[in-house]
This record gives sequence, structure tokens and C-alpha cells, in this order.
Amino acid sequence: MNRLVIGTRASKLALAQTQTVIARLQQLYRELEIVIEPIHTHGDRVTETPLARIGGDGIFVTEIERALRAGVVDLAVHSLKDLPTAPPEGLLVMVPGPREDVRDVLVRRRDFLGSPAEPGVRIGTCSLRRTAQLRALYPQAQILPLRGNVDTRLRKLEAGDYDLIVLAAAGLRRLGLSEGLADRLECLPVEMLLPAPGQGALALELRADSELLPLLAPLNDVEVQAATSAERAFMRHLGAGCYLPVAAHAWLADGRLHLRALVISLDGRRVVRVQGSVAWHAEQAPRLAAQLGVMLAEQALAQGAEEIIAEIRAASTV
Ligand SMILES: NCc1[nH]cc(CCC(=O)O)c1CC(=O)O
Repeated sequence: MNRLVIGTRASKLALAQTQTVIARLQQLYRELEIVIEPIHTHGDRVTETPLARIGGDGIFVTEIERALRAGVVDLAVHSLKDLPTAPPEGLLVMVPGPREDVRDVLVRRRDFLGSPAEPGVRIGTCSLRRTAQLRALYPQAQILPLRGNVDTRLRKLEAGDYDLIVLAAAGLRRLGLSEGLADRLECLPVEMLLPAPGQGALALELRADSELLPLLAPLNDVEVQAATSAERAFMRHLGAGCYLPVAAHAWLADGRLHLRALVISLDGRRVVRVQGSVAWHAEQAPRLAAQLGVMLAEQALAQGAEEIIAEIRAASTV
């Protein structure tokens, strides 16, 4: 193979992410010709509807997976967060490292000097996970829907539609925006606002029988893959799609793989929090990650997570 076609969304963030993957590939394979094929997804076309209402997983990836299966592209680069947790048929997912900052950040409008805790403050976000956790943290705030890519969201903030917005730190960093915004950013510790499963990580997708497999294998990061697999196994075991208020963060420390996760009601009033760890053995990483995610999901179910999820399901089908 001497020419590689990479499929990706056409957003600035998706292209920036793809460039980091290309840079790594060119380091390894100087001679390889790499071209980008931008692909418009359903999520790019429907830009105003809240994601939870569009429904269905994979609104940012389905068309790209189709191009992969059809052989139009050889490799896809996604934000792992956007990838459904069900294993994609005929495709294989790798997780390159390093993982970017997993946290969410609050960005304030230039002329807003108040605090998120004050009554009536308007906070914009598009995700149910952030909405529910923000309601719990700042019960006096108004949490308002906000969609669009990162630039659009920042523009809507400056236009005065919101006092504060919440974004993924990873997106701002990859776009090179965090320095310019530094005096208006507040990183939210994961103990305060738990991120989405897979947040801050990229995913590489290819056909399971692809001849690229050995070429790409060195890009896979076993530790980042295990951590994100544990987070995704938690969500998958709950039967939760990526637009439900489920949050999870896993990390390696002291020879153990740790996972902290939660399920929260939309009004932020009921939260089921779970935390646990398993001893880390790199050679058994996939099994350990799945085991940890499933174990904590079972604990969450035993503590009432099912009822919360059923309620949200019922509300969103109306
Ligand atoms: N579809 C939203 C999306 N998907 C991935 C990122 C950021 C990068 C990441 O979280 O890894 C974002 C933007 C955001 O949440 O602010």
C-alpha cells in the first residue's frame, strides 16, 4: 500500500485531529501518500436540533463507516466520544494515545464577570450529561441548549446568547484555542463534572480485514484503549446511548485500572455514583477493562440507575 485515504468529518476539529494522526503516520512511513476525504454526516447537516432529539447513536460516524465498508476510504479518524459503543460490524477500532485533557471547561463571555452559581445565569450546552450535572451543581442557573461546532458555539457565546458555555477541553486544545481563551476558561475537575466515556481520545477505524492492520498497530495505545474501553463498557452495559446522562472516567494508577462513573436524572436531583478498580495486567487489558465497566454498571443498576434511564427514555420518545 502506498496511498492511504482517510475519511473524516469536515469540521475544523475533525481535520485538526486527523492532522495529528497523519503526522504520526508520516513519522513512521515517510513514503506513504496520505489524502483526506472529508465526509458530511447527518450530525453536520442537522445543526440546530438538540442531539438528544435527533436520537440514535452514531450521527457523526454512520456515513464515514459506510465509506469505509465501501472501500471509498481506508481509515477513519473520529472523536472516540462520538463512536457508538456497539462493535461496528466488519470494522475494527484502535485508540491512539496520548489522550488529551478529559475535562469539560466553562468558557465565559468576555463581558460576563459573574459566577455560574448566581441566580438566572445562562449556561449553554448541547449534552444531556452536562445539562443534568450542571443542574445539580448550579441549581439557580438556566441551562440552555447550544449546538454547532466549537467556533459556532463560541460565536453564540460572544453574541450574548449565553453567559457561560461548557465545552470539552480537548476540543479547544486541539484547535489551539485554549491559550487565547485562558483568562476566560475554568477547567471543571472530573469530581465536579464527570466527562463522557471516551472524551479526549481519538478513534481509528478500519476494515477488520484491512491490509493496513500491521501498519497502524503501532499507533494503538493499550492503556488509553483500556481506560476508554472500561468507560464505554459501563455505558454499553446500561444500554445507554451516547446522548443519555451517563458519565465515566477511567485511569491507570498504582498498578490498577480505576473507573468512576455516574448516571444522573435530567433534573440533576438523583445521581447514582459508582467507583472501583481492578489490578492492571497489560496482556489482559481488554478483558479487565470490560470486566470493570460491567461490574460498575451492575452496581449502578443495583442502586437505581435503571429507573433513571427508563424515565429519560420515556421522556425522549414523547
Ligand atoms: N460532538 C461533540 C464533540 N465530540 C468531540 C468533541 C471534543 C473532543 C473530545 O471530547 O474528545 C466535541 C465537542 C465538545 O464536546 O465540546
